[in-house]
Amino acid sequence: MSNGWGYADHNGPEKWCDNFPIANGPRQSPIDIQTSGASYDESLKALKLQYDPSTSLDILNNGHSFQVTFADDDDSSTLTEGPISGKYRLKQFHFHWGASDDKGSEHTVDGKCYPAELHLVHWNTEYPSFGEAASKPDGLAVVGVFLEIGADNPNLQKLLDAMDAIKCKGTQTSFTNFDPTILLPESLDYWTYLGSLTTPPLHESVTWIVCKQSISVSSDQMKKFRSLLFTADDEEACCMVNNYRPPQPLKGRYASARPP
Ligand SMILES: NS(=O)(=O)c1ccc(C(=O)NCCc2c[nH]cn2)cc1
Ligand SMILES: [Zn+2]
Repeated sequence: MSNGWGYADHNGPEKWCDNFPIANGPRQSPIDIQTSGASYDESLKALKLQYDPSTSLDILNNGHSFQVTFADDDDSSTLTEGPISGKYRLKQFHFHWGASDDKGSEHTVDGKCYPAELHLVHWNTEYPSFGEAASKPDGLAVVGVFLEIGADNPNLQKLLDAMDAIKCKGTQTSFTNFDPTILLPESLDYWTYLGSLTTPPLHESVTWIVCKQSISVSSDQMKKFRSLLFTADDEEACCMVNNYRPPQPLKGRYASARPP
């Protein structure tokens, strides 16, 4: 059943518009963040991320990435302040990465790619559920964090150790007591712009919050990401790599940032 979307030539980003015409919409993500074009916005506040590790539930290979899912039936893990108004609840986080260290991020900064990018996905509690919020213009807020090749990052180790249990599409395992705060960079300075989901259904419902500072990952740790499979255990194995959408047309948009 390869008629679903993916990242191969026959079902990848260049083909998504066939089933999801919004792919050519006015506020698609990711984008290339042109730092010289970014504007300072006095009204932007510092990000406030408050996560409760007891809300982490499990880790899943969904055939596109791996994601850690959180209990979102109360306000235990939230994003407030920053560029958003109101309160958004953490639903899940996941990553995008390349087949080699020279690519893999979705957003780029002045044309620079990173080997991977973390996305922490939050939904606006103005709406009754994630599913409801996912298609509203102010429904979601995703915090993006770039991973840069450097020293081994011990804060990734629990994720890497769980990967052996979720090698194939559709596998999942318990992943409790994990605090995603340890994945955040020291500085929460950010760029923000209005965009979309970077995978189908590509809803234009995301306030993007991209951290200026990256976190480290070693080349060896990246090899572990690449040991995951896009495919189920009864299919011909295909390594989970290059699960990123390239930057999309700005169509008059620009990122903004808090004044220094
Ligand atoms: N890469 S990303 O932009 O952070 C991103 C984040 C979340 C999703 C997602 O949740 N897709 C399912 C959408 C849906 C609609 N109704 C119920 N689920 C996709 C991409
Ligand atoms: Zn993502």
